[in-house]
Formats: sequence, structure tokens, C-alpha cells
Amino acid sequence: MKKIVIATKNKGKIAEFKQFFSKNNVEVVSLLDLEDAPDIEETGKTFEENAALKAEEISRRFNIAVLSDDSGLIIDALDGRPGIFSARYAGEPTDDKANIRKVLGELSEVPEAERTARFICVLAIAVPDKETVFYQGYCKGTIGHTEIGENGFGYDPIFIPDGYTQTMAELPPEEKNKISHRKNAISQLEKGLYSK
Ligand SMILES: O=c1[nH]c(=O)c2ncn([C@@H]3O[C@H](COP(=O)(O)OP(=O)(O)OP(=O)(O)O)[C@@H](O)[C@H]3O)c2[nH]1
Ligand SMILES: [Mg+2]
Repeated sequence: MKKIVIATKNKGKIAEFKQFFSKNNVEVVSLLDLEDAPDIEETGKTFEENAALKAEEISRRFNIAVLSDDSGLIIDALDGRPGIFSARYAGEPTDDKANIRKVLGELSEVPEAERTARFICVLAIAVPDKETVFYQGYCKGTIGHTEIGENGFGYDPIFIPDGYTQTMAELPPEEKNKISHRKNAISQLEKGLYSK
């Protein structure tokens, strides 16, 4: 069976990548499976920079091809926040529930029509001695008023994708994986459409 190494420690992402790649019979190996995998500091100013940092560090260290995912939630009424700080919006260590509380608090006075948002996913592929390439995907939606649903991870319980009345966390994983930013980025990868 072929393998792909993904430079992430996020269990939610890993579960989704496993589902995406299972149909190609490709086994997903993550940083949770590698001994001595470092914690990579995400010091970049953009999703691309952070995705490159993660993929290139692991690629260099183990001399292998690596895929990474840097993703986040962009909320229009918050001038794009939490953005690249999505994982650690309410501080470190990462706490999804605290992040959601912070976002809902900041949006408490914001009316329905202005609660627009989008998820973004930037994938980077780093190969030793090659230039890193990037793929991008979005998922548009709105931010609800309370947390609903148990599936997914991160902000899924407050994100209502366009065209749906349920939150992303209420959708079955197979449904999220048809419409998500991560799925759309993987589709770009499958088509070989780089983003710059
Ligand atoms: O509701 C959500 N559904 C998603 O599908 C999703 N994708 C990303 N996010 C948010 O954005 C952060 C990524 O930050 P991030 O790319 O640095 O990843 P991470 O730090 O969690 O893991 P790693 O891959 O860096 O190891 C995550 O923690 C989440 O808060 C999502 N939220
Ligand atoms: Mg991270």
C-alpha cells in the first residue's frame, strides 16, 4: 500500500485525510505516528508560509516528501480574524471550545446578514531538493449564534455552510468531506492546479 506523510498533529485533520486517501488506497501517516516528530513553530504571516514551514521542516528532517495543511476561519465582521491564529485564538494550548466562545462573544452584536465567513485550507507539498508547491480551497458560510453538533472539529459547531441550515458539525463526516475547504484544496491537488 502506498503511504503519504502529512505534517500535522491535529486528529480532526488526520481523520479527514484518512477518508480522502482511503479511496485511492493510500495510507496516511501523520506526525502522531513518527517518533521524534518536532513541534513546529508557526511563525509565518500567511497560511502559505505556515504550510511551507510545516512541510519543509519534516521533509528535511526525514528526507521524504511531505504534505502539510494550514487552515483557518476568516470572519468578515472581524476583519478576517481568527485567520492564521484560528488554532490558538483564545491562547495556548489550543482549546476549540474557548476559541468558539471568543468568536461568539465578539460577534454578539453582529446581525445575521453580516455574519459571513469562510474556511480556507492551504496544502503544501515539500519534496527534498524541489520547490514547494501549494494548493488552496475555500468553503463559504455564516457563523451561527450557538454551538450545535458533535462531528468535525474546531469551529464546525458554529459554521453553517452556504446552502445548508445545519452546522458543519451536524453534517455526517462524508457530507463535510464533499464540501469542505480541505476537500476543495485536495481537488486542486488532484487536478495539479498550483496556487501562488
Ligand atoms: O471547524 C473547523 N473545521 C475545519 O475543517 C477546520 N480546519 C481548520 N480549522 C481551524 O483552523 C485551525 C488550523 O490551524 P493549523 O492549520 O495550524 O492546524 P493545527 O494547529 O490544528 O494542527 P497542525 O496541522 O498545525 O499540526 C484549527 O485548529 C481549527 O481551529 C477548522 N475548524
Ligand atoms: Mg498548527
